[in-house]
Amino acid sequence: MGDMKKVKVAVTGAAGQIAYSLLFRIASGELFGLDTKVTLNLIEIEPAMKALEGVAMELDDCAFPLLESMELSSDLKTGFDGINWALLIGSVPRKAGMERRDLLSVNGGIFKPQGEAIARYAASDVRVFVVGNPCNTNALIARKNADGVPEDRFFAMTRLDQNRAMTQLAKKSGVAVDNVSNMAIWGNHSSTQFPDFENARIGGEPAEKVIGDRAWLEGEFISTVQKRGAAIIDARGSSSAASAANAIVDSVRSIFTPTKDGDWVSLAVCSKGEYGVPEGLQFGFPVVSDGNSVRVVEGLSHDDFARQAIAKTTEELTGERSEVVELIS
Ligand SMILES: NC(=O)C1=CN([C@@H]2O[C@H](COP(=O)(O)OP(=O)(O)OC[C@H]3O[C@@H](n4cnc5c(N)ncnc54)[C@H](O)[C@@H]3O)[C@@H](O)[C@H]2O)C=CC1
Ligand SMILES: O=C([O-])CC(=O)C(=O)O
Repeated sequence: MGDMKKVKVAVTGAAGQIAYSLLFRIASGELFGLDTKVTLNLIEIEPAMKALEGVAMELDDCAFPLLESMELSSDLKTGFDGINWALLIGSVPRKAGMERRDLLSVNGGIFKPQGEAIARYAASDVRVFVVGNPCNTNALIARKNADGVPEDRFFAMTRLDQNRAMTQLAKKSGVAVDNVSNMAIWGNHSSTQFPDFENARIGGEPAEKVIGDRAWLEGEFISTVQKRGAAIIDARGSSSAASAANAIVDSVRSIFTPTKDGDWVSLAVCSKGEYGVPEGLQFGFPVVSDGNSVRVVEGLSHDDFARQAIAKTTEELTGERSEVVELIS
């Protein structure tokens, strides 16, 4: 066991429902691999510390060989001390009838102090993955307040949308989901996102050709993916948790694992102006990883329909950014 690696991971919202599905998968080795010992820094707000102790007791009771230690805290200095990854989940989820953007004023204030604390206390290789909604703009707030941490270390989650879209295409075409590839989610993790069926592939062929029903792709497909979070809230009475945790595992692995040749994954990253998206927006793009860093896939084509859809989600993110100017300047 001499050459075991080590990783120190902070998780905020650690007593919440997503974390309850996620932490056990991290501690078992599923996220970082069976050659990596994990330290978990579990961060919660004071009123949830007792519940968090219960979660930690359950983690103890799993006797996970790879879980080296846990630190429970409501203090950001302790929570982010020396961490290599920050998984920022903690925030308030939306209720029926709300858009994710309605959470901006409630949740925006959480991410400024967290960005500052990450810059001060985290390890120099820290990467920050934001899940708490509205996740794109929360990631922007954290990034803008994390002086000295390179902007390409910040990510927001559009992977759940990618996974949802892949399953819809697989079901419609009657194939197993692993035949679907090249599924890009453009823009915001919101009801304006554009699940890009034009560049998606099924069994290596253009999805549009395989499905042969452009009206379904433009209509029901897109709206099912855009509104899936709301449909889950409606059915379950609370927002997606296990599927969100699963998408966190997929996303984080996709950042440090080289992407399969010819494919890409969806992540919201800091725009450098690719595809005309304003620089600095935290924008959902198709990306590839070399195992160390990710870059946006360039050169994909879009017809007028796609261009309009991308313009709409860009406009929404630009609007969200202007709502939080006081937190990012
Ligand atoms: N990006 C995505 O695809 C998805 C994002 N989400 C978002 O993830 C967030 C968490 O969802 P759930 O776990 O279901 O909510 P939850 O309410 O079950 O848990 C959130 C936890 O965060 C804690 N918290 C609140 N403020 C905090 C702070 N400042 N520091 C640390 N912890 C804090 C709360 O005490 C609570 O335990 C929500 O904003 C939800 O909308 C959910 C699903 C998918
Ligand atoms: O819809 C919500 O509020 C939770 C979420 O982000 C999702 O399920 O995609």
